[in-house]
Amino acid sequence: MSNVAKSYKSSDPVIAYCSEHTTIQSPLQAELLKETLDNAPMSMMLGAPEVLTFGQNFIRSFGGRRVIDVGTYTGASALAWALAVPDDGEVFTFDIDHTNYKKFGVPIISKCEKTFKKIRAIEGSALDGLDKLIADGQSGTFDFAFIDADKVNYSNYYDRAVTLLRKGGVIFVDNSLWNGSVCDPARRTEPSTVAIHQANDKIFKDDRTYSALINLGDGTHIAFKK
Ligand SMILES: C[S@@+](CC[C@H](N)C(=O)[O-])C[C@H]1O[C@@H](n2cnc3c(N)ncnc32)[C@H](O)[C@@H]1O
Repeated sequence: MSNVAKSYKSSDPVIAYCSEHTTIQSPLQAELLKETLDNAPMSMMLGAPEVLTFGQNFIRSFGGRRVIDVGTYTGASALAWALAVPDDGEVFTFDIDHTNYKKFGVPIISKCEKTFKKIRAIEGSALDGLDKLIADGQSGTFDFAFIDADKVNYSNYYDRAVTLLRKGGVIFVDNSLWNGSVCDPARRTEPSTVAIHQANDKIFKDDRTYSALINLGDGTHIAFKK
C-alpha cells in the first residue's frame, strides 16, 4: 500500500483519517466528484478533494481574487477556486481539450450562475495561454495558481506562475510525489517522473519563492512568491 495517494484512491487509514478531517465539499463539488468518478474517462485525473480544500483555505485566508488553474479536466479544481474567491473573483482555467469540462463540469457548475460566471475557460496549450496573459501585461496580478496539467511542462508552468503571481501569491503544484516514484532514483526513468523530480528540485532551489513539499494527495509542492 502506497503512503502517497489521493484519498479517493487510497485504503490507507491515515490518509482516510486526514481526508475526513480536511475535506469540505459543497453539494456542487460532491455532485461533480461523483459524476467524474462514475462516468468520466481517466477519472484518476480528478483533483484530490483534500488538496482542493487546502487550496480553498489559502485563497480564503488571504483574500485571493484572481486564480490560474492549469489543467481543467472536468472542472473540479476550477469549481473549488471559483467557490473560494469573492463575487468579483476570476478563475482562468486552461486545458488543451475542454470536452470533459463541457460534458461533465459545465452542466453541474452552471446550476450556480454566481459561481459559473467567475470561470474563464481557455482551450488550447496552457503554456501558450499563460504566455498570452504575460504578453497582455497581467504579470504580478494573480493571487493563486494550481498546476495540474502535463507533467513534462511542470517547470515551464511554474516559471510562468511565478511571473503572473503578485508578491505573497501562492502556487500549488499537484502530483509532486507522483505515487512516490520521484523518491526512488531507480524509478526516475519515465518522462513525467523525471519532469516532476526536476520541477521539485527547481522549486526547492528557487530564490524567487519560499516553498514546502508536503505529502497531501499525490504530493503538493507549495511555493510562496517573495
Ligand atoms: C490531471 S487533469 C486536471 C485535473 C483537474 N485540475 C482537477 O482538479 O480535476 C490534467 C488535464 O491537463 C490537460 N492537459 C494535458 N496537456 C495539456 C497542455 N499541453 N495544455 C493544457 N492542458 C493540458 C489534460 O487534457 C487534462 O484534462
